[in-house]
Amino acid sequence: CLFDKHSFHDKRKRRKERTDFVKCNKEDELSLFKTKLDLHVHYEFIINSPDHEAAKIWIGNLGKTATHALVYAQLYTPDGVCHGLHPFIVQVKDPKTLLAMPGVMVGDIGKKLGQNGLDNGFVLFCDVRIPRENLLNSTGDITPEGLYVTPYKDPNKRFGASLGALSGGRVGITRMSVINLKLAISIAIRYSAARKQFGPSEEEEIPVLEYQLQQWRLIPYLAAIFALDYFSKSLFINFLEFQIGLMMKDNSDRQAEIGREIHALSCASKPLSSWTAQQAVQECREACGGHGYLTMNRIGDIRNDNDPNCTYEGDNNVILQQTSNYLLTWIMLYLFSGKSTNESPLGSLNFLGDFHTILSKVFEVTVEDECLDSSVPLLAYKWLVCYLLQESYLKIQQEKQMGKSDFEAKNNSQVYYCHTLAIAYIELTALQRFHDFTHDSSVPHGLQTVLKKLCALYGLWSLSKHIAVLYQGGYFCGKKCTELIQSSILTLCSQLKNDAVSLVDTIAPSDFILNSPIGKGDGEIYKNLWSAILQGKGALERPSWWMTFSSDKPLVGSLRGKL
Ligand SMILES: CCCCCCCCCCCCCCCC(=O)SCCNC(=O)CCNC(=O)[C@H](O)C(C)(C)COP(=O)(O)OP(=O)(O)OC[C@H]1O[C@@H](n2cnc3c(N)ncnc32)[C@H](O)[C@@H]1OP(=O)(O)O
Ligand SMILES: Cc1cc2nc3c(=O)[nH]c(=O)nc-3n(C[C@H](O)[C@H](O)[C@H](O)COP(=O)(O)OP(=O)(O)OC[C@H]3O[C@@H](n4cnc5c(N)ncnc54)[C@H](O)[C@@H]3O)c2cc1C
Repeated sequence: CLFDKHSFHDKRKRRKERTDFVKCNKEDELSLFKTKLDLHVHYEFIINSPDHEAAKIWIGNLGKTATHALVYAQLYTPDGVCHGLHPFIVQVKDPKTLLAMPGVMVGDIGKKLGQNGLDNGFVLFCDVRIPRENLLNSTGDITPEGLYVTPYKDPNKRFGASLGALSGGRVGITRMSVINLKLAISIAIRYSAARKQFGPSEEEEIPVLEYQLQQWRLIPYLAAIFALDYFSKSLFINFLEFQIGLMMKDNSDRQAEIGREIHALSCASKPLSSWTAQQAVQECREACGGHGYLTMNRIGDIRNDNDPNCTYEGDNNVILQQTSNYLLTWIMLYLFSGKSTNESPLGSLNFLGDFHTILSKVFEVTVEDECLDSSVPLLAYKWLVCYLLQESYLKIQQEKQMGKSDFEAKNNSQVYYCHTLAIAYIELTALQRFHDFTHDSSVPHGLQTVLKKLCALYGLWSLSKHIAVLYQGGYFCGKKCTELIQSSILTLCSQLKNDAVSLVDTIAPSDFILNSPIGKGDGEIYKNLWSAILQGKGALERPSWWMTFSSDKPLVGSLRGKL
């Protein structure tokens, strides 16, 4: 599918010259897709890209395989009015020959850091005609008489609905990243349980997973797998509910609200999940020592394949701003305008009804035993989100009072404010859902103990990255608070250590799919590695250049210039 990002630019230009995207795109990829779709008297659209800077690149499958593209482009009617971004189906290649259609210049952009099983392409159009019916018309249409019609009164709402398709991708990527997390952690924990290094005595060596440091580096990511796996599945179900509403043509306010909440959640769940996987994969690479760097053990591939999850379907840092915008709208609508708070359809904002009460709370835990339950980080997260929401709002107001435009005020309030707010909100939502699940009586008792520990560890470990803000806002006071969080994390890591391999066995794919000698389920790391090394192509052969290297070596000085 192909997105016309220039349409975002045009929209931004129309809306008070917000030009950050224009700058970025001009500097980087050939992404200014200045395509225009004019309505012709024969009820066709004509599609054009004025110059090479207008080429749209990166489109998945387009380079070699795809014959049709979904093009998001500006829709112009014959009266010269631009109706904004709309999706059109455009044939780009002949399905029988795979040659480009007349007027279409299409090709492959070349090798990438990963995901090379997919041919990302570029495309330019020159007077390409497409029938009127190729406009996907759920948010706006052209009548046979050439008039533009849309069920949306507010063009912004139509734009938002048109972008709604991106939420599905972001929900999908949230799950794809969890899968990468599972792959990497399965390899690293199985390896760490089998790899022995050093020991308490000369005679005895112990598995590296016995070391507190190795546990602290890996087991929180194991906990993150269970939390994010549950959360991403629940988000997918929310998304399905939303899609069913769309298919049933549900025009209710609730349906629109679900769309907005899913947009806010998915714009932060993709960053949370892809960044967690990115950091975990690197930690796993190092946790496997030198063998983690051997291509056959797969961690490098997982790292490269996960990496674009942070970028496509919207760069993580950019789309997090959509989430904080959503939260800031809430604070303006319901808190400072004095309207009574309402509940959000998916429940992620419900706690904000107690905004003021939550903000008046402080950390009250005094002993470690109390701290080993996920309700402790959950309470702290609620406070954290309320605090960051209040501070982000005040920061933006302060910027405006200093004479900054809306555009500048928002940009200058990202670091330490809106950006952290969006991350804290999604961590809270993921934790809340996993907490509710692990504390539900329907979960078998035998599983509940270990699941509750995983949930508490995920919550405390995630929260530990926000300790500075907890002190800054007065939720924490004195060194005891941090000591309790830290010692609880270590206790939970140590308690979960003996279950780690069994937990991995429940989430790892088959050995054939994992395809990593040091990550195989039998734990025979050296046997498997040895066998894979010996089967390596040419492992025991001498090199083709052996003669030059050993016997036909040039004599010292023989290569000196003769002149
Ligand atoms: C589960 C299914 C399985 C599928 C399984 C898939 C697997 C997954 C495979 C992955 C494979 C990857 C393949 C890579 C494929 C590409 O990468 S495709 C290219 C994707 N491109 C992007 O994501 C571009 C990212 N950029 C953007 O989305 C826009 O620039 C931004 C970030 C929304 C900002 O635009 P802007 O002009 O500043 O718009 P803004 O004023 O913020 O928004 C306008 C209004 O629309 C609303 N809005 C914007 N987006 C939305 C939305 N999505 N929903 C609702 N409302 C929205 C805003 O909230 C705002 O509303 P109001 O506040 O005005 O009420
Ligand atoms: C493997 C892969 C597959 C892809 N497939 C497709 C596809 O099928 N279809 C398609 O249309 N596109 C596709 N893309 C493109 C992808 O959607 C874009 O790369 C992505 O949306 C980011 O946009 P950009 O590259 O223009 O980055 P830019 O927007 O140029 O970002 C560059 C940097 O600037 C920062 N930045 C930008 N704006 C702001 C801001 N307002 N505030 C703060 N910082 C900012 C970003 O954080 C980022 O670090 C693909 C990309 C990849 C890597």
